[in-house]
Amino acid sequence: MNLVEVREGEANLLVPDPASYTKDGKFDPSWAPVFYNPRMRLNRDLSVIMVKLNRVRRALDAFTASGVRAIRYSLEGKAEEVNFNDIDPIALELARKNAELNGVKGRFLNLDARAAMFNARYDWIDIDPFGTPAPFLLDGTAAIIRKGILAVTATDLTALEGAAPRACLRKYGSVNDGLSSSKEIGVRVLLGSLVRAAAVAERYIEPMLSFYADHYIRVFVRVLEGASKADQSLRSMGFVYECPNCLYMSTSKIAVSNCPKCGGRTKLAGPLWLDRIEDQTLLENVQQEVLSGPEYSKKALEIVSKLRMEINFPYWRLDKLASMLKVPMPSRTKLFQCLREIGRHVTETHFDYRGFKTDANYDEIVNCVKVQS
Ligand SMILES: C[S@@+](CC[C@H](N)C(=O)[O-])C[C@H]1O[C@@H](n2cnc3c(N)ncnc32)[C@H](O)[C@@H]1O
Repeated sequence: MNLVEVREGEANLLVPDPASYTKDGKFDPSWAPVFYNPRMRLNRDLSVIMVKLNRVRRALDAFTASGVRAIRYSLEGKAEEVNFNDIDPIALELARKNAELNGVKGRFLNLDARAAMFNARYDWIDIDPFGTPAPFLLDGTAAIIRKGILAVTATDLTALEGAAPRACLRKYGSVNDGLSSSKEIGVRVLLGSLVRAAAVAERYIEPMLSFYADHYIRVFVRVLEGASKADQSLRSMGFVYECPNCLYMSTSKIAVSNCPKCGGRTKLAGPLWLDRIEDQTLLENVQQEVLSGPEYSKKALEIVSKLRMEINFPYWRLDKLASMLKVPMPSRTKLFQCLREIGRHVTETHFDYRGFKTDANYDEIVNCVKVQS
């Protein structure tokens, strides 16, 4: 394997040389013998911060590839013990080499992630596979110790956002007709799937930090025990529905198939998680950490700052509302001013630059879009 040295955070890493695995002038990290994608740095930066803030004792990097996460969890996150696992022995060999290069000691496992999860009692399990994490959620929620943290990446956005509704139903057990707020729906479908996976083992989850970036979703959840709390968490599941004619959108406990505004047939997504997707107190600490860290990615600060403002409701799409009303799209500033003048709370959302979140009702939103256009 042709390797080059790169630096990420405090880690020096040997990774496949992109120049050697380029096809027709293009490079995709999955074409190299071992996967390393520098664009996932933001994901890793926020994960390192979570490890540090939550004083992780025994971490499992269940899909380690180059070993970058476990190494950073040890060096920067100060995890007491790190475990590297990959089903591919070539990847594991490189992870071992990288750990040595950085003076990081750990255990090296060459197992299917599901077996690795039950191999010891971990308080942090990182699930960062190619594509969907769905096959690993049942074991992840069952294997982790009480109050442990599961960190899950999903890149199968066509399923989670509803562009591939059959895959969404198959993998996550949710119908998903592809709503305007599809990116947040994706996060809520994934969290909903974790809620149900945990409930099987009489466990429940508390979402800590959830975000959408580039081409993936990342969620961090604490897993706790208790059958009645698991039942209670299932009561936070429900649906989001949206009318394709008038764009009326709301949440409900049961599937609503006719629009309460215009009677049109709705688009649906659910069952999914309707409750909060962030822990605001934790977010404040994450923001402090991003600000104090010498070289965390700029995007991390941007996302965390937006998350701190966002309220708990799927976002509206300004461009779609203007096009449905057949009016020019008003500036965001004017729209926000209009909603604030009537006493409503309104914020940007990290999910989509065309989106906004508000506690205003549909009529108030439509009126402000019309008046300000
Ligand atoms: C997306 S890469 C992981 C990237 C890495 N976490 C990072 O941040 O750079 C997925 C890795 O999972 C490994 N893998 C795939 N299926 C697996 C399984 N069932 N159990 C364990 N490892 C698996 C692959 O060999 C690959 O190295």
